Amino acid sequence: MQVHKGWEQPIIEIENFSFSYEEIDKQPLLDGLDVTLNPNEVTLLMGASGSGKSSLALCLNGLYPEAVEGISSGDIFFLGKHIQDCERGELTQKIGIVFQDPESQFCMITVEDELAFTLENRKIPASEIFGKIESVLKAVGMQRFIHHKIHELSGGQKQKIALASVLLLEPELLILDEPTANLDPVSSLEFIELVEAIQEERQMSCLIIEHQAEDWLRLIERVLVIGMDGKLLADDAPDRLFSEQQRLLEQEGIFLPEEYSGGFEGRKRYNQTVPAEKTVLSVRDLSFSCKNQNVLNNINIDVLAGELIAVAGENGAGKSTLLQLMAGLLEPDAGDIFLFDRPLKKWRENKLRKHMGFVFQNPEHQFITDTVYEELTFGMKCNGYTEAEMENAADLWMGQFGLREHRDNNPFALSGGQKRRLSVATVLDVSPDILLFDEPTYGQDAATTTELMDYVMELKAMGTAIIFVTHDMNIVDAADRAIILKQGGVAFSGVPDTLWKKTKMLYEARLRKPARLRQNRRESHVYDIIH
Ligand SMILES: Nc1ncnc2c1ncn2[C@@H]1O[C@H](COP(=O)(O)OP(=O)(O)OP(=O)(O)O)[C@@H](O)[C@H]1O
Ligand SMILES: Nc1ncnc2c1ncn2[C@@H]1O[C@H](COP(=O)(O)OP(=O)(O)OP(=O)(O)O)[C@@H](O)[C@H]1O
Repeated sequence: MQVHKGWEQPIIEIENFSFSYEEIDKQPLLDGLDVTLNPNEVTLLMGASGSGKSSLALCLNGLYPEAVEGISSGDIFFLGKHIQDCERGELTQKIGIVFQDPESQFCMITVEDELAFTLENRKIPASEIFGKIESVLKAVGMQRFIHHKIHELSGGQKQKIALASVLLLEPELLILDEPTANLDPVSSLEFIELVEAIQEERQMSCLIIEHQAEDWLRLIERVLVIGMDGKLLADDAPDRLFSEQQRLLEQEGIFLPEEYSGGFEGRKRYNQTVPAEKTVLSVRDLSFSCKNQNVLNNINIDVLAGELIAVAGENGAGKSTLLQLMAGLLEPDAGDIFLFDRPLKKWRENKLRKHMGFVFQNPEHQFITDTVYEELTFGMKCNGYTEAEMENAADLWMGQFGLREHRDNNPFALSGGQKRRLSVATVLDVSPDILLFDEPTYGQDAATTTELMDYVMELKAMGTAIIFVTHDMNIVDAADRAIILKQGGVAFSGVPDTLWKKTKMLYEARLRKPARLRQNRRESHVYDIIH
């Protein structure tokens, strides 16, 4: 049932709307949707990875089907006006989207220029521009980055700038597509508090696309669920949906918020094997700086065979940089990294890649071919697989990670979660000795997170050392060892159970406890973490 607020003009009316990327006669991606979004209402949009959530967002602000070879039928109205009759600029300003991949929405080089560009497009007088930029950067906690180059920011920092830029549009409808995926746990809560405050102040509508709903619960008034068949499966108040429709959500592979699911105790089951006493990778006295900024200082880590290490820490702490140094993609300023007692720089590139797999934070940085199949088999080809072996192995991966029907699609045209799964699958084939993953589980639904973790744990049981950079404290909880970076140094290295007892240190590193240990299950304010 639909939940309506009063009799005001709806912001959005979607009537019998269908959308497909291809004309061929198969099930449309979005199939006969009827939905109304009301003024000043916060709605959560859920659905399995690939169900069409981001595509719907892009249809709402008129970018699709025009910008792709898509076809649609039915109608969408914005404040009573058919979106086909709206000026493009009008829709993109009034319906502001923070994209899943923030990099895709920047046009300028520096933070200040990017934000000024948004304001100039809105014809804001030059005398007001600086003041508005300063205040929005303050709101997202990024004032000191005003003169920074965007491509030099960390993933989470980029996400905050993308939000700042969209807020400057002062939209009627704010769409946030997995906005906290790259944020550290405290920044994520702060971001949600910020959205709540802005929503209350400006009384705008928000449509939030998220796989994990728990921290948003106090804001959201309504949840929409799109099924894998493209139909609207539910449109209900959160409490009723999460208590009464659990089977439906589980069947669709959707995460239940922890207070409805009975907690994440089950995550502990992921990790049941003990690492071997054999060092695979050693980091010795490692330091690295970039453009006069000291990014990492004097890091020492030994990684054992079959060990799962989770590296966590605040946005910009140096996690991705550390991983890239470990993979030999960056050169340290000081110190050494050894793979099996041999310095990384002495390894030949092709040999090194056989022993080590690396998955980037942004999967798009990794894709080098034009189809999912070629991407999966690229490494196999280099390793001399026959065509039949490649077919078999690729089919197995595509089946395991829900990519079979995308075999011949371009990797860049996959959904966010599918891209991530493809980038992970490409390094799993050769069973290397060490796997380095930069946030492997972000953007995944419940079903694919479990599959991915189960697979990683199988590799671990066979002796592969695994290092995850992650903001997901439930994943840190499943690791043998947690390494916490703070301002470029190791603030903690030890078993997660010891880490969870260090409340002050956790907060200073902008982390929080995993769901199973939160006293207040609905701990969703930064205040709750400190107290
Ligand atoms: N530009 C495109 N061209 C062709 N197919 C596309 C394109 N963009 C997305 N798709 C396909 O449409 C489907 C839905 O993608 P979409 O990004 O809307 O899903 P989603 O629900 O947001 O997923 P996720 O939770 O993984 O981000 C996917 O199967 C994807 O492969
Ligand atoms: N190419 C670059 N040039 C200059 N500074 C950079 C560059 N790449 C990263 N940095 C800076 O180095 C610091 C560490 O960045 P890194 O990406 O390693 O952080 P992170 O811990 O992975 O962050 P996040 O959780 O946001 O992904 C950040 O302050 C970032 O601004």
